[in-house]
Amino acid sequence: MRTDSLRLEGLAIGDVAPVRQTVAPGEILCLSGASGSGKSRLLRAIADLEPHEGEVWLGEQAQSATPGHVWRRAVMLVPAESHWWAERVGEHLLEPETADLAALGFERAVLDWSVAHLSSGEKQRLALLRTVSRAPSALLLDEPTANLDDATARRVEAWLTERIRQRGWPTLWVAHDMAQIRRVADWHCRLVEGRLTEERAPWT
Ligand SMILES: Nc1ncnc2c1ncn2[C@@H]1O[C@H](COP(=O)(O)OP(=O)(O)OP(=O)(O)O)[C@@H](O)[C@H]1O
Repeated sequence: MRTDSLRLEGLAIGDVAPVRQTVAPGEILCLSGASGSGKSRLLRAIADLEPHEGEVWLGEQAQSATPGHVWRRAVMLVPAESHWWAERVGEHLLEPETADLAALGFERAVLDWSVAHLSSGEKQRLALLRTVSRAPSALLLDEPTANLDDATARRVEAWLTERIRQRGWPTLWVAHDMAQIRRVADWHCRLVEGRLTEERAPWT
């Protein structure tokens, strides 16, 4: 179980004004906002994939004092479009647990499947599994259920939230569906004209 919080200290990128927020271990902050409002760029800044102002802390570890590849092994981004580099699914996953595969609707045979033949929904579920199998310290999820039908989305959502709570990962989760946000979020920030407005349960 992790005990590090993820802290954004004056983080600013593009049109997004400086953000100051702390996500506690095992907590889910959902982020919503209109298309083009800057949600993905904010996640990319937290993952240190784009130049930005301000600082991000994982516990006592500062992003600016950490090499990018080391930071991204701890603060893992699952982008909307996942990137795959080897031919077979199994080459990307570190000893995935059968229970995790089953929860996402796969049998172990999926490890031999060719990445080139995966559907977008299969890719998305396997990208989530790939990240979880690499034991991150914090999670950044960019619309993790966007390519999934409702029933599969609910299943993936339940699996993800259980793992996040269990392992104590502070999590930022970009979502559009208010019903999903109500189910998974401890709190919710809406990005409107470059500023974050904060809402907490009970949801309005
Ligand atoms: N590297 C970049 N440099 C400058 N502008 C960028 C860069 N990447 C994206 N943008 C612009 O920044 C704005 C925010 O993009 P971003 O991808 O963060 O939006 P978003 O809120 O995630 O949208 P969506 O919900 O459609 O995915 C957009 O206008 C986009 O064109």
